[in-house]
Amino acid sequence: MAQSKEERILNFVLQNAVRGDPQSVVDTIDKYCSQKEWAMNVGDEKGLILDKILEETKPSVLLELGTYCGYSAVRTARLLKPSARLLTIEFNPAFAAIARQMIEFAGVQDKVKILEGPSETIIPQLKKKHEVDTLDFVFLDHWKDRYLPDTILLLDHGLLRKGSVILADNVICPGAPEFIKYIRNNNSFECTNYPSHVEYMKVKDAMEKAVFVG
Ligand SMILES: O=C(NCCCCc1cc2ccncc2s1)c1cc(-c2ccc(F)cc2)cc(O)c1O
Ligand SMILES: [Mg+2]
Repeated sequence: MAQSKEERILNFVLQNAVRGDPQSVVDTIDKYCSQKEWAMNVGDEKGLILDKILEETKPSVLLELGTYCGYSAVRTARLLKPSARLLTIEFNPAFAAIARQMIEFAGVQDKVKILEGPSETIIPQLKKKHEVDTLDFVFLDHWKDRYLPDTILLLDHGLLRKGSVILADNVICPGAPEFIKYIRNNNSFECTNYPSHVEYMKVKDAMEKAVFVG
């Protein structure tokens, strides 16, 4: 069976990165995806924005929507304190299988749990099935037209608290206009825009940070 792009990315990591070294996994994926095959990882430029916001927030309970190959899960987990936990939701089983192997190779499997399925099904289960009280940090990187409905789901299920940080990728390209319109006009959120570029490209993109102020 012909290999998928995601399998090629994983194999390149298994052959070129250092097992147990999350930074080397991140750098190796960036090297492959900037030189060989583009892929929708948050990437090195927007990754530095993610790093800075994580270091400022110091979250203990995190949710990521859109695992893909596990790049941002590994990038995030490498900065977390030992007791912190990242739940990451992926609906594509093939991507989830790649991400699982990527996360284990990087040695961050104790901090990361992949939840397979659509976000709209899993978010309502977080409290009872996944022992979440509230979320300190949410990274939105899945279907761009799900950013708004899933933010509203998080609110409706009492998963945000004063100070919860939502960070959204791709608010320019591919874009999440309904999410941006809502979140910037909602006084319960304090928003900051971080101009950047689409991963591995010169095309303009941005991340949006929205802090829930209750
Ligand atoms: O679509 C993107 N990302 C979402 C993939 C959707 C996967 C999902 C995960 C999940 C989990 C739970 N429930 C439902 C879902 S749906 C994406 C696309 C581009 C891009 C940029 C320029 C281009 F020319 C072409 C693509 C760049 C990016 O950084 C992206 O993140
Ligand atoms: Mg993205």
